[in-house]
Amino acid sequence: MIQLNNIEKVYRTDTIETQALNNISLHVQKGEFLSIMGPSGCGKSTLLNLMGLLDVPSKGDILIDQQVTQNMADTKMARFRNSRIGFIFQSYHLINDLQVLDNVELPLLYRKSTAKERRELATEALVKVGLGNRIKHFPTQLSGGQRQRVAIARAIVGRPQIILADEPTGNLDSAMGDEIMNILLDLNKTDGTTIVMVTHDANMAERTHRLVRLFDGSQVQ
Ligand SMILES: Nc1ncnc2c1ncn2[C@@H]1O[C@H](COP(=O)(O)OP(=O)(O)OP(=O)(O)O)[C@@H](O)[C@H]1O
Repeated sequence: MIQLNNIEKVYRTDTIETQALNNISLHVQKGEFLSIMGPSGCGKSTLLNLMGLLDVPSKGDILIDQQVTQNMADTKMARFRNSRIGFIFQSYHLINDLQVLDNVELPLLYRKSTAKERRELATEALVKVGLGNRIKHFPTQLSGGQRQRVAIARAIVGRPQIILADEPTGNLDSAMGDEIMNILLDLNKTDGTTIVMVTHDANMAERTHRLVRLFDGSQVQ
């Protein structure tokens, strides 16, 4: 589903070069739930951003669903990303001025769907994460765990085959973190969604199929 071949990522500024990833080769199978762990600055978010086509590698190939991605034009890449990949971030990245339902509808605005279809799909996604009774709330009126559930609804509303989650439980207490983890496990098991999750929490990683450890930009396990 996601194939990385000999990936390197170097960030360059005027004065400094940072080798963020060094010769990473990794194959995430369809339906797999993979976690990525490692100390701060080891390249976890960089790796996730590359898998999500939010950034490009300095060297190496990335194939998603067997399609080579590096030479795709920007608009094709954006469409490809929007149709296949959902993102979840540690700090939710919701728009506070929009009601919950409107936040969840956002990814559908780039697709050919009617307002009614968008509303139905967003409501369905919110019901799935247990927030069918909060659709008219604003994000600031919700708890952290509820906000993350809205973010999950937004990630799944377009029915992506892949979910990339960057420390999705990092801002939550353990009970709320468990709730979020249960939703992700259920999506993986019931819908077969392929999930890659960055986490600092060994207990969360233990509940996934496989763990990849990074250290200083290299894979150590
Ligand atoms: N846009 C950027 N420009 C320059 N250097 C960057 C950039 N983004 C990340 N880096 C550097 O690349 C390395 C890897 O960063 P990355 O954010 O991938 O680490 P991480 O493992 O996700 O860290 P954390 O657990 O603290 O979030 C770090 O040394 C970081 O300083």
